[in-house]
Amino acid sequence: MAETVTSSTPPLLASLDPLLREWLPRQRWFAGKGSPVTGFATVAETELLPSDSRLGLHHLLIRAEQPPAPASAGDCYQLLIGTREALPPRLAPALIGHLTEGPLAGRTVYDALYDPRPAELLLEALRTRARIGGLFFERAPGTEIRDGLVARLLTAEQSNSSVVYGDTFILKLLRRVVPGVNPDLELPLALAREGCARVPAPAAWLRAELSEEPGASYVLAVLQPFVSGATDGWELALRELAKGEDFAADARALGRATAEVHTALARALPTVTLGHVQLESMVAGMTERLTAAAQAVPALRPYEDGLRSAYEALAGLAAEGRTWTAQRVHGDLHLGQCLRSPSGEWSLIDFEGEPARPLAERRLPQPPVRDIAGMLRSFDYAAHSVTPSARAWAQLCRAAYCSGYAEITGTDPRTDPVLLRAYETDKAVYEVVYEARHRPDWLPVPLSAVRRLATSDST
Ligand SMILES: Nc1ncnc2c1ncn2[C@@H]1O[C@H](COP(=O)(O)OP(=O)(O)O)[C@@H](O)[C@H]1O
Ligand SMILES: O=P(O)(O)O[C@H]1O[C@H](CO)[C@@H](O[C@H]2O[C@H](CO)[C@@H](O)[C@H](O)[C@H]2O)[C@H](O)[C@H]1O
Repeated sequence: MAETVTSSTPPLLASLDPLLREWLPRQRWFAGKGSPVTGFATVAETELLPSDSRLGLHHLLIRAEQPPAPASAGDCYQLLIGTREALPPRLAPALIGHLTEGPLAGRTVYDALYDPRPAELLLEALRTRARIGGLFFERAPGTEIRDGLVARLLTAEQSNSSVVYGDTFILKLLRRVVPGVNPDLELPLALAREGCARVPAPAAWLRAELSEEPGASYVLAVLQPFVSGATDGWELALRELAKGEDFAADARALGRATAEVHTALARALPTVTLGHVQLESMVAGMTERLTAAAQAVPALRPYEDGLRSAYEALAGLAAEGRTWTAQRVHGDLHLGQCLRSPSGEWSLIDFEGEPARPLAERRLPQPPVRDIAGMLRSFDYAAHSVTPSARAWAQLCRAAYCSGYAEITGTDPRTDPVLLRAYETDKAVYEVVYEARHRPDWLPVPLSAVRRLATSDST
């Protein structure tokens, strides 16, 4: 691939339209579940390998039309589309369909991230700092990327898609993209500048600048060092639960790791004091989310008043003059976002925040307890997914995690129970909606927490 080339814009999307309408809603990372896709609008179409070659490759940014929203207001998705005469059997899971019309009639279309060759082209473009049309492949100063690394797609359930190269790098290709500064790149870069080793430092990234949207920049993918041989906290916790063993030592280490990341973020980026006015708007946000969630998930309705009392208690403290410090946080911290290396070191990943929330909201400074609440909810999830009676296990983790956090920051989150309950409630409400939408079988897990939180027994 040349360093700088001008893209042609072949009208691939027109012939793909009927195939994508059927394929896109079936993808785990598709955010618009529950409403049909009736069409698409092209945001950008970039040819990476010519369509008439053995392997054609197109990068697409498309908006999905989901009535009543028109395509122009739809979510924007990133696709890497391959075309071939026929798919080899190993690529069968990547099949999108067969083109029957247009200049490419007869060719097979597939999700090219499954295919090592196109995935390796992306790495090569990052390595050589290529620019192709509006796509900018950028590499961090001083970072070396060896050529010839072999690509494999991760098949785990994800909100995005990730490709591992050798055992050296992992590229996360964001699926639903929005213009603006993406915290999944912004925060790890800021942490790397602070010398915080708890987060793999971005090695390279892909950005798009579109002539149709002057000034707007989309972060499309981020390359990081791969923590080889790592196990995520969720898997480890389930393993310990299955063996009937506690997870306290790891939970304590995780508390320390979280505190180190928070401390570095507070040094790297602005912090603010939240007083009465800011708290009021924060509590209003929590209340609105609760109202919307109860509207969407009827099982939440009996607990609505009880949950609202958690927010009212927080507003009450603010009215008495209490203030809190807010800073940039992870925003969606749970056990699955924590990786333990074979040497026992914890890393935190995935700083995107809750994907469904608007970008501007995800980048607001927040009390660090927001992340702590996320992890506490995660211990509860792990315990509940093995047996609803494993609460003692979750409580041990909870205590150990908070103590570990206090060892680094000097402040134990449990000393601010009203704030903690409000954030745990907000998280549990988010989880109720998330599970209702994505994994209805899991709904009882956050609902059991909702029952406790509604009666102020947050432990
Ligand atoms: N630096 C890394 N080293 C090793 N594995 C990683 C790394 N980053 C991510 N992973 C693996 O990829 C998975 C998905 O990454 P994540 O950033 O959480 O993506 P998503 O936003 O799609 O959920 C993680 O659960 C983890 O297993
Ligand atoms: O990792 P993502 O950014 O995709 O986060 C989303 O999916 C998570 C599930 O995969 C979801 O997390 C919830 O389930 C976890 C167990 O699978 C549990 O550990 C978490 O505590 C619970 O919130 C997350 O909320 C969602 O944003």
